[in-house]
This record gives sequence, C-alpha cells and structure tokens, in this order.
Amino acid sequence: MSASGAAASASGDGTSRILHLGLGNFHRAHQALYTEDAGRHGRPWEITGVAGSTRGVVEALHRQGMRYSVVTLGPRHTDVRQVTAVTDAFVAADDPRRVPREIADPRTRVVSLTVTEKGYAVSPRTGRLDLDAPDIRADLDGQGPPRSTVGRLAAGLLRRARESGAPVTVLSCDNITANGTTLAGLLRDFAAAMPSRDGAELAAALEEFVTFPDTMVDRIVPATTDAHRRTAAEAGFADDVPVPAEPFTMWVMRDRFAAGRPAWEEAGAVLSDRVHDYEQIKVRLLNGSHSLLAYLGLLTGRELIADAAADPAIARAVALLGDEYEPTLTLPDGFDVTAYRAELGERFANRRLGHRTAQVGADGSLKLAQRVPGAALWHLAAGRVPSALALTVAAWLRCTAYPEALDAGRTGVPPEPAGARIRELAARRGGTGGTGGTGGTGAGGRGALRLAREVLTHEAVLGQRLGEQGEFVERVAELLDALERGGADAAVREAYAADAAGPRGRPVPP
Ligand SMILES: NC(=O)c1ccc[n+]([C@@H]2O[C@H](COP(=O)([O-])OP(=O)(O)OC[C@H]3O[C@@H](n4cnc5c(N)ncnc54)[C@H](O)[C@@H]3O)[C@@H](O)[C@H]2O)c1
Ligand SMILES: O=P(O)(O)OC[C@@H](O)[C@@H](O)[C@H](O)[C@H](O)CO
Repeated sequence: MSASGAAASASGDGTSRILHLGLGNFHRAHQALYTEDAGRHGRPWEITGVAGSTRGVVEALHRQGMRYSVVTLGPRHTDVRQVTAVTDAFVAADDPRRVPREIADPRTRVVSLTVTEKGYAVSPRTGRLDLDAPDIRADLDGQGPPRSTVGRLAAGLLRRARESGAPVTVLSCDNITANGTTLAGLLRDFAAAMPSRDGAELAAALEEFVTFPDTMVDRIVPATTDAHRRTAAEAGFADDVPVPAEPFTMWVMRDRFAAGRPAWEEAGAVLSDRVHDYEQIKVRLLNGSHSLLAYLGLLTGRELIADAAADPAIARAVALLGDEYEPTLTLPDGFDVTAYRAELGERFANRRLGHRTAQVGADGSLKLAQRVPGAALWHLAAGRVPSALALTVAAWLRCTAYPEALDAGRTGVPPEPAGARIRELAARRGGTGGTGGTGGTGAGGRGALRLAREVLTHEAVLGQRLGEQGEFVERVAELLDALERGGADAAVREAYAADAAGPRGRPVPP
C-alpha cells in the first residue's frame, strides 16, 4: 500500500477526489481544513461532500460558490477563515444512486466518513452489525437504492470491484473505538449476510483493494447559531452555514492508504501506528468526560458544557472520572497525560464556544457504548467498581428515563434512540422526575435497581459484557437513586464515598 501526498494519477482525468459521507459541521472544520492546507504542499485534492437527508448545508454551499467560513472561538479571540476545500456537494436522499456511483468512480481514492455513531448501525448487544436495523434489512433485501451507510459502501465497493478494482481507502473519522477496523468488520458482517454470490464478491473486494485506517480525530465543533452567522458577516462574508470551532485541532491516523492521500502531515496531522492508544486517550478522557459534563449539566439546568464544567461538584466528578480512565490507557512515548488533562479542563471551560449539553448528550446509549464499557470492564477485572464511570451511566439513565427531571425549556432534551423503551421500563417500575428537594421519588432504591437491571442487563443497552457485571449495575442503581433523591451534588458525594470505600491504589491491569 502506498501513501503519497501527491498521489499519482491512476486513471481518468487525473483528479484525486475524496468522497466525504456526512457533510456536517465537524468535517468542515477538521478534515476539510487539513486538506486545504495540504494542497499548498502537494497536489490539491477535491472533496465531494454528501449530506444524508438535510439540504441546508448543501444548498447554501452551492449558493455561496462552495465557500464557507470557519469561526474559531478561543477563550478571548475570534478568527474567521474562508474555506473552499469542498468543491461539490449533494444530498444522498435526493439522488440515492449517486453515492455508490461516486464510490465506484476510480477518481475517488478516499471515501471518508463522519456520519455519527448512529450511522454505523452497530448492535448495542453484540457490537456487530445490527442485521435487524430497518435500513440494513432493506439494503440486504435489495429494495431500491441503498439507504444505510454500510449498505451504500457495500454497493459502491461491489460496483467498483466489477468496474475497475481500483484500490481505495475508506477512512472513518467518527468517535468510534478502532473506527476503521470496526467499519471493516461491519462491512464483512454485511457481506456475510448478503444473498447470492454478491456477498462473496464483496468480501473478496474488501480483502483485495480496500484499506480501513484507524483514526483519532479531535476538535470541539458545536452546532451553528445566528451568532456565528453574524460573526462571519462582520468578517466580510454573509455565510448561511459558517462552522464554529475551538482553536485546538488534532488528527492521528494509521498510514494505510490504498490509493494515495493528501499530504495531511504537512498540515499537522500525525501518521502513527499507535492510533489506538491516542484514540483511547481521546475517546475516554475527552468524550467520556464530555458525556458526564453533559448529563450532570442537564440535570442541574445547565445549557452549556462550560457552565457544567464550572460547577464545583461536577468538576470533582470529572476529576474522579479522569482518575478512573487514566490507568486504563496506554500512553505513547512522551505523551504527558497530566498536561493533556489540564488542557482539557481549559477546553471544556471555553464558554465562547457555546457547546450545548443537549448536543453532547444526544444519542447517549450509542456514545456511552464507546466511552464506558472498555474502561469499566478493565477496572472490574482488577476487582474494583469504578464509581465515576457508573455515575456517567446513572446520569444518562436519569436524563433518559425521567426527562421531566430536566429544565427542557432551557436546556432542551437530548434525543436518544433507546429513549422510548427506557421510559416505558421506567414507567412500569415507578420513579419520578422530581428530586428529594422538589418532588420525591416513587422508585426508591429497589426501583432504581430494577430499572438499572432492565436497561443494562436485560436490554444490554451498553453491551452484554457490561450488563453481566452485577456490581457495576448495582453501583449505577445506587447513584441513580442518589441523583433522584438528592440531585447531582449528592450523587457526586456518594461516588467519592464509594470510591474511598473500595480497594485503593492504582489498580493492577487485569
Ligand atoms: N462535532 C465535533 O466536535 C466532533 C469532533 C470529533 C468527531 N466528531 C465526529 O463527527 C460526527 C459528526 O459530528 P458533526 O458535528 O459533524 O455533526 P452534524 O450534526 O453537524 O453532522 C452529522 C452528519 O452525519 C450525518 N448523519 C447523521 N445521522 C446519520 C445516519 N444515521 N446515517 C448516515 N449519516 C448520518 C448527517 O447527514 C450529517 O451530515 C460525530 O458524531 C463524531 O463521530 C465530531
Ligand atoms: O461528536 P459526538 O456526538 O460523538 O460527541 C460529542 C462530543 O463529545 C464530541 O463532538 C467532541 O466535541 C469531539 O469529539 C471533540 O473532538
């Protein structure tokens, strides 16, 4: 496999193209900028961006001559940059056969993705492709053009195998553990479930000409508001779709590109075989803490992550969570985790970013499945029940089971795919959205334990292995009860007390 900043032209008009699935905010403030900057050092690459079904960004980009702004919001300074890295864009739902066609086009050398955790259709119970997900079932049945991400990739790669067999890289840039390896596995699951000879042909194609490098992506990129549009306009460009972002940016990837790549390292990206270590540091310390900030923030009426981070009790909970994550990590040589955690504190505190707790808290079951079980199982195997990880789950469960506990008018209620089922279980078991101070509880400790067991053990919403850990489920239930009776402060106190009562010291790796 070759990795070349100035990929030689293997075909057609010599264009080197990235097809990017998931033209949301993150891609436009991250990979697009690295690609634009890399173009100054080698041959420029084009990006065709694909939005799933919403037209806003695509229509605005075409209206604006494929130009948009990135509004970088530091704690004190703002910078506005205009970007033209995305040279074409379309909406997959409007032209459903175009995605497989573009994947098959040999000018497409990299197919990258930021389609959110939902876009991967992973079964929470097994961690494999969810063959019962309606879009996956429909794609396997071959009912019309493919509509799931995995189905679109499968159709495009199969077509490519038949038309040219030209090598291509599929580059996941989502916050998913071992994202490239995971996506390759999902495609293999899809191939194995395909009827007829197509499955065997796809499986062979995956082995022969497709690579799936793992990546770690990092930049906090909130949703766009009118304030960002005003800032872009003040900088001289009336942009309907500017992207806000923090100053920090980082990208680490494995250098396994089948058909070349932009000279991303010239733009600051790190090529490393230790991606998994970087990715665990980031997905745990940053994203895991983000989830805890989001749910405790929502439960205390905080609209913004920065306001949650400023709450002393929540900050203590985040510190305990960091202490639990840290020993589970393998640090690359020279990586200063203390400095990294200190910097994270500053990033979370950046109020000018306006990152909303409801945005970070969205789709919690899918995100926590990436952020909690690995580290929790590590501690449990070492004979210790990690209280802050349990608190993260308890706070999510509280927000999901009892949304009436939230100040919805102020914070919003994060969407949750498992929400309806969890609320049904909660209603059956009793319990209310009130806290000790404001409404009491009907569920009590036993009700909390029943709910935690239903959700984590029977439904295995965070995976079967974690659900089988009785002590962890009980700790989640205790903290859920504490949240219900006394609110976030009481639950954080309880997490610390349980931590102090457990086996102390740095746990021995299992
Ligand atoms: N925003 C960040 O700070 C950030 C940082 C690092 C990584 N990421 C990764 O990028 C992802 C997207 O973040 P964003 O800020 O661009 O979000 P966004 O809401 O702006 O965009 C989401 C994109 O995903 C697509 N999508 C959503 N659900 C889908 C589904 N079920 N199938 C296929 N496509 C789907 C949408 O069409 C849209 O293009 C995150 O979920 C995360 O994995 C984001
Ligand atoms: O992007 P998500 O939805 O996976 O998670 C929400 C945030 O934790 C995340 O977007 C962070 O801001 C980002 O991962 C920072 O690099």
